Amino acid sequence: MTDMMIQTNALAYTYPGGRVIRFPDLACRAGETLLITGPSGSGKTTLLHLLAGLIRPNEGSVQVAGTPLSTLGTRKMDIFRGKHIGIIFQRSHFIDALSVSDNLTLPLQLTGAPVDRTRLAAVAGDLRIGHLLDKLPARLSQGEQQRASIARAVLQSPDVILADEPTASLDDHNCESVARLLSEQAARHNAALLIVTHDNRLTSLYPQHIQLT
Ligand SMILES: Nc1ncnc2c1ncn2[C@@H]1O[C@H](COP(=O)(O)OP(=O)(O)OP(=O)(O)O)[C@@H](O)[C@H]1O
Repeated sequence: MTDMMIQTNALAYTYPGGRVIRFPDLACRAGETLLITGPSGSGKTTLLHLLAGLIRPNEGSVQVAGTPLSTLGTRKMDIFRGKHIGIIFQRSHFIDALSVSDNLTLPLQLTGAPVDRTRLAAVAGDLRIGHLLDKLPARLSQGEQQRASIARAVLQSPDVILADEPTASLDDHNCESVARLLSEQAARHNAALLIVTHDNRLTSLYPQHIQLT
């Protein structure tokens, strides 16, 4: 039994008509945070999508909680992602017409997993959005939306939390608070936390760091 939650081996990806993007190997254990930085266009978002199994590599492999993602077909990948991987996208992608609560539980409902209302309330309380669950997402401040994105990502107690530029649009105070909330949530769920960022404020907070070129 290993506590290695995610690792990659010789990953490469090519967009149609594009150059081959090669990624350094990475590994992250339960309870650890790994920062992935690199200049614009270096492939940070692409790497995050590979780690989440949203796109498939042309070469190399990704293993999450002991499972090589290449062994999962599309439907199984969706179910696996719902159970094991929490994603905080750069933009929240909330559905405007649904309440915050329905937005948070939508990923569970799509994969047929039961919704645990007690857990939803606990996670929302943790992230200080408990009083906002019945509101529409557009009524939330940016900081509140960011916390709601984190709540959505951790609702299933994932093994791996992937965050794409979670602090880019936040002021210093909110940046630190979101970083703290992410770390707290990762620790609480004993998850590996991977943050893709070009936010220099984060590099001083997290010692483990991989740079794309
Ligand atoms: N859908 C796509 N089709 C073709 N090329 C793409 C596509 N998405 C990204 N690319 C190219 O792949 C490379 C990596 O893009 P990616 O978005 O992963 O970089 P990034 O490091 O996240 O950049 P940024 O910091 O600007 O968000 C870039 O050269 C980009 O132009």
